[in-house]
Amino acid sequence: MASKVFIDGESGTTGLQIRDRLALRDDVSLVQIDQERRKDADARREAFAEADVAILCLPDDAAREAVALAEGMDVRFIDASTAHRVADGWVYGFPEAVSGGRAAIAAAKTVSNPGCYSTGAIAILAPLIKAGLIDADEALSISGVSGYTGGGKALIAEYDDGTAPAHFIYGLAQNHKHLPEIMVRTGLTRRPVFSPAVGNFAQGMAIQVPLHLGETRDLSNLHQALADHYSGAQFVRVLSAEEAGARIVPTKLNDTNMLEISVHGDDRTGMANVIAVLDNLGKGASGAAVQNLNIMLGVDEGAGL
Ligand SMILES: NC(=O)C1=CN([C@@H]2O[C@H](COP(=O)(O)OP(=O)(O)OC[C@H]3O[C@@H](n4cnc5c(N)ncnc54)[C@H](OP(=O)(O)O)[C@@H]3O)[C@@H](O)[C@H]2O)C=CC1
Ligand SMILES: CC(=O)N[C@@H](CCC(=O)OP(=O)(O)O)C(=O)O
Repeated sequence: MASKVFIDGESGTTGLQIRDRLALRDDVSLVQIDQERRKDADARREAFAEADVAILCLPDDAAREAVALAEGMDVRFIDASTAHRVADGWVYGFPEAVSGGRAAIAAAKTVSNPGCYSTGAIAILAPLIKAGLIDADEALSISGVSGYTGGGKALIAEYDDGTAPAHFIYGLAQNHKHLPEIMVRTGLTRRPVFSPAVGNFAQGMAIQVPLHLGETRDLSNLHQALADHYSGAQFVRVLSAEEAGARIVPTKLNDTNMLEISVHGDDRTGMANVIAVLDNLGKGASGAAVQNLNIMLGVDEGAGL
């Protein structure tokens, strides 16, 4: 029998892309509510009662409200918002990066999807910290550039009506909402400096972690630690610098659930830059949610992706 999935926030940026990925599947049937009633608590409560899994594609407060509305019900949750990414009792839905992740996701009642920048940053940092090539208390900086769909309907409207700049840097007060999950899910004990930016393109992103090389690390062992960690991963590829090329293009993996990591730099100058590319709406949101759903349902992890 098909599993029943309710996408709360189905008409938003993330929700629509999840719906598209599930629409053609016959092992999943969508529980849907009338557009006009999409914020109606009774309608949503009925949908939670009917669903096996609810995927929350909502602002944080609405995601917390959704969990409260379904109190006592059997429905399992995947939350795409920031609300539960470091919350007790929630499993972090990044099976490739967090050890024990896949089994924990399969058994979980509540799974929190990673943030988009966090996905790139954690993909780079978690294996390198585990391999002892980055210290947990090292002073790090991380930067990222995202397509404007990362800001949801409100930022999309600014680009659609032409009022947004071609490129802007934000998160200037060093309080970006992804910092807590980046620290908790990698084990970093020192808060990294994080500089996100938005460019005038809809989807796609790149995250950079610049590193000084030294006695314990060089380009080769950084690459090898990442390649070993992700060996056999269906949705994460570690490229050589040559394969990645001289220009890293954030839109390269659009409309896929892939994430690519490459290590660049020069051992002679002692400088490296580790870069992750993904689609903010693919592995950074909707693709990741579908991958987590597949793991929770015990079906092929790549179904619909
Ligand atoms: N966009 C991205 O790249 C990523 C987004 N996320 C996260 O996913 C979540 C959704 O983001 P995104 O899709 O971009 O946002 P959007 O603004 O595009 O969509 C949010 C949707 O939620 C609906 N909504 C708002 N409040 C309620 C409510 N109380 N009850 C029911 N529905 C409600 C909105 O309705 P209305 O149509 O009226 O606006 C809208 O359709 C956010 O928490 C975001 O942080 C995570 C990773 C990446
Ligand atoms: C461009 C842009 O505005 N991006 C969003 C993050 C989008 C995302 O993935 O994160 P969440 O799931 O945490 O919303 C931001 O910086 O707040």
